[in-house]
Amino acid sequence: MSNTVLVLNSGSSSIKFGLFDISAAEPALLCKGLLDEHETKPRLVVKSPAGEDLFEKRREASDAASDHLFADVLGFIEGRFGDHRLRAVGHRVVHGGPDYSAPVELTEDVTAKLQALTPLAPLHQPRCLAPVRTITAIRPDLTQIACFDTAFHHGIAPPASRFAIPRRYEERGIRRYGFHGLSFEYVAGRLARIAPQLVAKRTVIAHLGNGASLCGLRDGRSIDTTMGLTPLDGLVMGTRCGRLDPGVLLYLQQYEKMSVEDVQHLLYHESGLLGVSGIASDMRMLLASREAAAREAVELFTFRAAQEVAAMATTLAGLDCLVFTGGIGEHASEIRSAIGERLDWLGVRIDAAANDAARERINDGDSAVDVFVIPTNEELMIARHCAAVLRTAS
Ligand SMILES: Nc1ncnc2c1ncn2[C@@H]1O[C@H](COP(=O)(O)OP(=O)(O)O)[C@@H](O)[C@H]1O
Ligand SMILES: CC(=O)OP(=O)(O)O
Ligand SMILES: [Mg+2]
Repeated sequence: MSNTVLVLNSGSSSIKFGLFDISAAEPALLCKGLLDEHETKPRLVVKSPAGEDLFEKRREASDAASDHLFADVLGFIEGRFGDHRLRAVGHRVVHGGPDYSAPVELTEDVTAKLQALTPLAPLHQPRCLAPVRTITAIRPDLTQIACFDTAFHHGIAPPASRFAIPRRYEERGIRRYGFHGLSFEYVAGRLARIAPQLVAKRTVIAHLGNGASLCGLRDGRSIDTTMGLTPLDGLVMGTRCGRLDPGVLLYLQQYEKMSVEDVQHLLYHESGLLGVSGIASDMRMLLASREAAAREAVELFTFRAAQEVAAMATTLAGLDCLVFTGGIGEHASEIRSAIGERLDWLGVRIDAAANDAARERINDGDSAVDVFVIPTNEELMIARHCAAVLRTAS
């Protein structure tokens, strides 16, 4: 009987999952799926590794719709893969705070500590932890493991980790944590296989999805990143503002008389591509739109992404390698080329045909910088971490 791990990846715009056989050294995907809460009837879709439909279920919209869908996932797995032993559920948890720099088993106590970090990731932390409680209620015997978006960045040191506010706040944990760490860790591992000669070089990985951030790497380790204490900092995102003059927050509270909750909602849910375009947070829709405001939102996205790559090149003292990943980074060739053009002065030259075909390597022969498109796989990274935790425990 082979062992499996169910992985849940709760992002800001989607909940993805995968079931992995962890019997061999490298986890093997058995099925994958999506919990889509945005439709009028929340929907569970399960597919084979090759993308064939295996199962679909719709639920009436209600507060507990997601809970029922998680129960449906477990039910499907037990029916279809009943001859395998489900050893654990691995969760992507966005914030690990100062205490967690490695995957950890989710006891009642650990879950409560992670719940307390909600103000530092209000869009994500509750979405990451809700399935933990649902699964505990259905299967209290099942081991659950948290894998953190912050963990890969734990080694980031001052000055990159430091904010220019009084030191006493740093002592209380107010510093740059960084996110998308599971994605960066996976992509850095892939890059090391594709181009091992680049591992020691100055690399920036651009994770451009609904949330977006950059990671500067040296020797495969994160030394700087654009997100900070919270996943609001850095790049322009689907509905998040990214780097913003902190005076704007004071102005909104003092003169527009907005409450803390109003400001939080504005910055997490109403800003970014959605706020600037007034049309959509979804890059596909903006690229398809003829409206000037859509073009302007896309221009701000690429302008700011290029600015932040240049800032990251200062941390790294140069740039040898640039990698695009995430929904936008993997699929939007026009976004990659617009960012590349703005970085021409840093030696970035993207080959149009390779870029349009989304080949693995997309730089041209004259480029001083190696440029890649590497699809991320946060679910596989979580499965690897869970397999390692279970091996150590047994
Ligand atoms: N073919 C495409 N062209 C442009 N953008 C795309 C394409 N496919 C996906 N995207 C964009 O990727 C973003 C979602 O990225 P993803 O990494 O899946 O998000 P999440 O943060 O929820 O994991 C959306 O803005 C979506 O429009
Ligand atoms: C941390 C973060 O922004 O995640 P996502 O891109 O999944 O929203
Ligand atoms: Mg994501």
